[in-house]
Amino acid sequence: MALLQQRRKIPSLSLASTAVNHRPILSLQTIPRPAVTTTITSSSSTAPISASDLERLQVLGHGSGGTVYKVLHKPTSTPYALKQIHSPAADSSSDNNTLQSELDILRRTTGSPYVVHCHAIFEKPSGDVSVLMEYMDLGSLETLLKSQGPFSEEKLAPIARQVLEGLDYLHKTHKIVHRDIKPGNLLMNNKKEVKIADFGCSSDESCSSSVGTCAYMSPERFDPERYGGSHNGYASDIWSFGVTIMELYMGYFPLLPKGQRPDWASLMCAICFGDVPCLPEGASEDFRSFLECCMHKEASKRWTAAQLLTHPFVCKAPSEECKPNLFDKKRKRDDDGVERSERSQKSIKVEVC
Ligand SMILES: Nc1ncnc2c1ncn2[C@@H]1O[C@H](COP(=O)(O)OP(=O)(O)OP(=O)(O)O)[C@@H](O)[C@H]1O
Repeated sequence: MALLQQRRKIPSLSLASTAVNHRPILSLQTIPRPAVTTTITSSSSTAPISASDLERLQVLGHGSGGTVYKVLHKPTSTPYALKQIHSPAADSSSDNNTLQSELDILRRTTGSPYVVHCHAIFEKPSGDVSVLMEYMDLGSLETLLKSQGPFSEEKLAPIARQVLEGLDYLHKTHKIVHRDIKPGNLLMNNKKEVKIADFGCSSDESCSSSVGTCAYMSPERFDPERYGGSHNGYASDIWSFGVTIMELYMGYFPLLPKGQRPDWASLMCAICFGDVPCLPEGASEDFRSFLECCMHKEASKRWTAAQLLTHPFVCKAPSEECKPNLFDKKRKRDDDGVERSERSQKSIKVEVC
């Protein structure tokens, strides 16, 4: 097993709630010395924002890449989130490349309402980098799960739809694999908008990498030979998305018994050798079918974000615009000649309780 052999390279084993800080420490020594401010333009941001106009209000959270503050743009009284990325002295060109790749992705992905908008990037001569983002006032879905308890299907359907819209945008428009989809990286605001954040593990599709939070990694990222050969990272994002949605519904990480502390071995066994977990009684058939389409162990059998957007579970989400529901229409045949919708319905009986 390729990933078994690389066990020590896996940066983070834990669940969102106990995430371990294993992302590579970023070295910014090769960043150009002059102060640079990149203002990311969009229809919503007109005037450039100066770092000196920002007042720090409070810490929103700490991640492995840095600390996020709530800040106030004094001239407009607009709150923003400012992520300050650590810049330790130790030099590493690969870590610097990781940071530059994250910044590049932030600059490119401003065209979707389902990805947290980056307004500006401030790069100081010292090497410190700050990223000014839109402020998502309800915080992450991880925080909301802790404070409000599990989400109902009715609440999850529009959440799932928005995350899929974001993934579809990243995958199709930019060929970007997020690699760290989990409740802590999905942010919500008081308009019930949900957006994908944190591109610290992301890369283009062709880059093979074992970064990300281990608990949400797909079987083929642990064991490519057994679960899909040279897998594409898009399908891995879909697996992580499925685990995330299931966790938000069940209230705990669904691949381990409730309360079990995750360690690398138990996670690896559960993800690679365990059955795909069952939803409890009371879950609708649409929801079961939806999660089953996300959580095929075999990467090639997982639906894409675009296909999942046509699934009745998200299409029936109230007051949401929906793409044409292709679920009942004749679908493209897969390699094995079984239509996805047929196979999905069949395997509900076999694989899902
Ligand atoms: N745009 C934002 N608006 C509001 N809160 C935010 C925003 N961005 C991040 N946060 C908060 O700050 C916390 C830290 O975010 P950050 O992206 O640095 O790390 P993380 O995703 O939680 O962890 P890791 O980087 O280890 O995956 C988040 O969990 C979230 O609660």
